[in-house]
Amino acid sequence: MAGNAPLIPVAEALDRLLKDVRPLGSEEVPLSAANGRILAQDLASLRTQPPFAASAMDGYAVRHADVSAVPADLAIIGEAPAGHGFTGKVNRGEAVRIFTGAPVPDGADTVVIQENTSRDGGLVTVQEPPKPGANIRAAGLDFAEGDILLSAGTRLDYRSLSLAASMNHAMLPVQRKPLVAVLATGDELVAPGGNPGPDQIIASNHAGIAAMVEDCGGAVLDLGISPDDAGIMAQHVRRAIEAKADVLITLGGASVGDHDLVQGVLGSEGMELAFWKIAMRPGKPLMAGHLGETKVLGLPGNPVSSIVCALLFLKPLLARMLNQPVSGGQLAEATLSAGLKENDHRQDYIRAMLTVEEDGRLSASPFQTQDSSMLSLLARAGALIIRPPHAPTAKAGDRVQVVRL
Ligand SMILES: Nc1nc2c(c(=O)[nH]1)N[C@H]1C(S)=C(S)[C@@H](COP(=O)(O)OP(=O)(O)OC[C@H]3O[C@@H](n4cnc5c(N)ncnc54)[C@H](O)[C@@H]3O)O[C@H]1N2
Ligand code: MOO
Repeated sequence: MAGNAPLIPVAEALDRLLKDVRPLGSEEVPLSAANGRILAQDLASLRTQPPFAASAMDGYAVRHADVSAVPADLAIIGEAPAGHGFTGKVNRGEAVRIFTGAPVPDGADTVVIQENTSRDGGLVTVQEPPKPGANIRAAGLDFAEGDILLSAGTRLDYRSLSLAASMNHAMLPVQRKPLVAVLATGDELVAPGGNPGPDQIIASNHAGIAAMVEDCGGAVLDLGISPDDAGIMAQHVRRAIEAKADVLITLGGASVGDHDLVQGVLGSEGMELAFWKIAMRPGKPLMAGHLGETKVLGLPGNPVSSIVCALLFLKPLLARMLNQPVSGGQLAEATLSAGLKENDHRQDYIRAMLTVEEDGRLSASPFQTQDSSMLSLLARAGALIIRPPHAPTAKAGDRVQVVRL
């Protein structure tokens, strides 16, 4: 692709990236490993809950007819703790001592809480008249066997996992995690915690991109940092392919400089280029392609550019692979608190503070400096203001679209 080819609009690039991406397959995992995973099939209950009419309180299982007029004396004929139902039948003038969660014995239709009774040996006196059927949970109150209670696509969390457990599923079908290989490139980079030489900096992009991959439901294969050496870089790329990575992310070296080797290396490894250079700021040098089954996203090296590109392209890619909707869920409207100059041909993503006004509306205050190396501003920003290509001058009070962070 020629260096001076027209830049591709953001929406078109996203369409081209996603057009042939299908959800990955599924796998079975134990409940204990399913938190945060995406359910791959509708889940039907294997049992009815509660499976029997159960007492909701500690007290006495009685026949309502015996206690509609109080005080009423009843003979205690047995006990029903949770897990051990009373096997006999409650007849006229009788009661069974019962505890929360125990099956209600045959013949009884009401549970009187113990606070409303007094006891003398084998005799209980009911002091307050209960409502018919009081304190009994009917069989199937929660759900019945065969009910579909969780649908495919649900992101499993503490609530859905409790429910799945109650439905008696020990293993759950979940979408396979996309494996995302992440490779930083550049002689100037040293891993966090290292000792950079005088011309070196700390590699920061890895940390953020890996966190985003995990937040999206992917797994990270950390390929570390490659120097600007085509041979070594190629070895790293082969590791990703051998590991059958679903996605290979390269960081840096995506632009046009003499040491920007990434595209050349990927090309000689067999990558088919889908597109390169997007009409956006930051993030212009974004590159996409595929190496066999592995999707390749070449993110620009500037830290903010790489994160903005990952938000706009990597997140939707992983969502599609996980059978999740590729939605603009993070999009919102906000009122500008300061003017913005007219825009050129690149769609801008402007870091801004986001505040909620008294009327509940959002207000976006753009930072004066927007250099794409400045992570401190990205960390403080609550949103990115989207400025479409050729947007006219905007003034304070205008409504704009933002990506919430
Ligand atoms: N003549 C041109 N020069 C540049 C252009 C252009 O169109 N023509 N585009 C600029 C834009 S926009 C960007 S963005 C950068 C992207 O360049 P690369 O993707 O080739 O990235 P590098 O040159 O390798 O690095 C840029 C910058 O980012 C730092 N970096 C790289 N990797 C990391 C990392 N993992 N963690 C932290 N920082 C990283 C690197 O040290 C550089 O400072 O190109 C412009 N140039
Ligand atoms: O992506 Mo480049 O930083 O537009 O700064």
